[in-house]
Amino acid sequence: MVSKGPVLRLLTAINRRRMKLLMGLAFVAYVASVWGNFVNMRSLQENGDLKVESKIEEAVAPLREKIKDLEKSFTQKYPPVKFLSEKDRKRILITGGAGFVGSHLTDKLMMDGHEVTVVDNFFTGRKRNVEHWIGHENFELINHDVVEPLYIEVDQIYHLASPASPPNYMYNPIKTLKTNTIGTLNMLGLAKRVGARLLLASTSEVYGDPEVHPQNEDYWGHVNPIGPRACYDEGKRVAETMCYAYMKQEGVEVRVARIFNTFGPRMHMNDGRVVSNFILQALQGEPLTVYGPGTQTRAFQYVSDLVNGLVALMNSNVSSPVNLGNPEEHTILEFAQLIKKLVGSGSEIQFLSEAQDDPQKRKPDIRKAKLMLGWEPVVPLEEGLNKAIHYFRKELEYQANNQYIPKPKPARMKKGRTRHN
Ligand SMILES: O=c1ccn([C@@H]2O[C@H](COP(=O)(O)OP(=O)(O)O[C@H]3OC[C@@H](O)[C@H](O)[C@H]3O)[C@@H](O)[C@H]2O)c(=O)[nH]1
Repeated sequence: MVSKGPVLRLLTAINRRRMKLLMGLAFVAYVASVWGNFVNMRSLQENGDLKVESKIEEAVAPLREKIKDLEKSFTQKYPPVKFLSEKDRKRILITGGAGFVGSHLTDKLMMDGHEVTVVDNFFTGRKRNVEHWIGHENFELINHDVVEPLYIEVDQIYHLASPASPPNYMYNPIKTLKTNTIGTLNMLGLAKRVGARLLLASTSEVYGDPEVHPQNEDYWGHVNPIGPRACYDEGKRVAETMCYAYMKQEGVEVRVARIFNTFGPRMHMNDGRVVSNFILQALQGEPLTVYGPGTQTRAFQYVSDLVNGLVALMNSNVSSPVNLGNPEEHTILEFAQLIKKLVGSGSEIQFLSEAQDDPQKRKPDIRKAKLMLGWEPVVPLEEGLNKAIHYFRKELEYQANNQYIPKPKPARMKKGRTRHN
């Protein structure tokens, strides 16, 4: 047996220590490389994760918005409505309640806390105008033509049903006459049966092409009974006559509002009245069509002013006719220029032939409404026009998305057979 000498033992001890050191270093290098790879992979993974996450976020964001909208539509389904006690809450019928003025009146009466029944045949009215109330416990929408009788229990009737724009009421003059005569008789009959108060939406057109300026309620008017506007003018005149016959003979409580030119959101794109025509033409860069030389005058009120006036009149004790309008008078040419300016449009102004029997001057005398109702318009013309311009801009976008852009309708009488009779 060979025994290890002291030198050999020393060398072995040194080698062992070196080995240990080497192994220690190798271990540290291994740990460092594993850590390095780990860190590297993590940052690669994080980068990838971030990309994937941002892609997912991109896809999900619109869905999230949709869910929010849906949640909102469930939680805030209806505009806020006041609570009215049984004693103060009225059952109110609005004929033509899905139309331009009718739908704004519906909004006001609903928000005031009343029970509102809208009756409309959707000739010029649209479900869209009142869809935000559908399903509300205080609201009812009935597809019905006032030319047929109606049997419901109500306390007040706002009788607005009738086409109001010249191209619309001239489209089917017989239907316009039936609506304003038979329709009004039916509503007065209903008012008599259930003891309701009826407000007739009459018009400044009862003054015809006036020879008195401005027009006050005592003026009897200057109407051509056989002209193209007669179906509306005379229809409304006889509707007023019917109201006072029912008042005198049957004791029905009546209110008569003579409504002057009114404009605002929810006018139909195809309405054909001057405000919607000019705004749509200006927005689309088309010529603004002025009928005649544009020297005829009108005074325009914003729809919210009219609605306040209608409600004030209904709840007053004034049974004689009351003018509701804004007395700020302009020529139609001035009006075209103002709309062009407000829209910022480069449209030309085009002069077309004059419309037959077009009233040359119109401006309401509203002293009676001020005195008896404490009412007067408060919305300045430009402010109202800007709201209407905003509305029509949105409507054009909406129609463009639906691939349909109606052209403003000219005020010409339609010949031949029509759909509504
Ligand atoms: O594109 C158009 C449209 C109309 N006009 C003119 O602008 C004036 C106003 O015409 P509108 O069609 O808006 O309304 P009108 O004043 O003739 O009738 C209105 O009167 C009061 C309401 O009861 C009714 O809403 C409606 O009958 C008229 O002189 C008409 O000839 C144009 O110059 N260009």
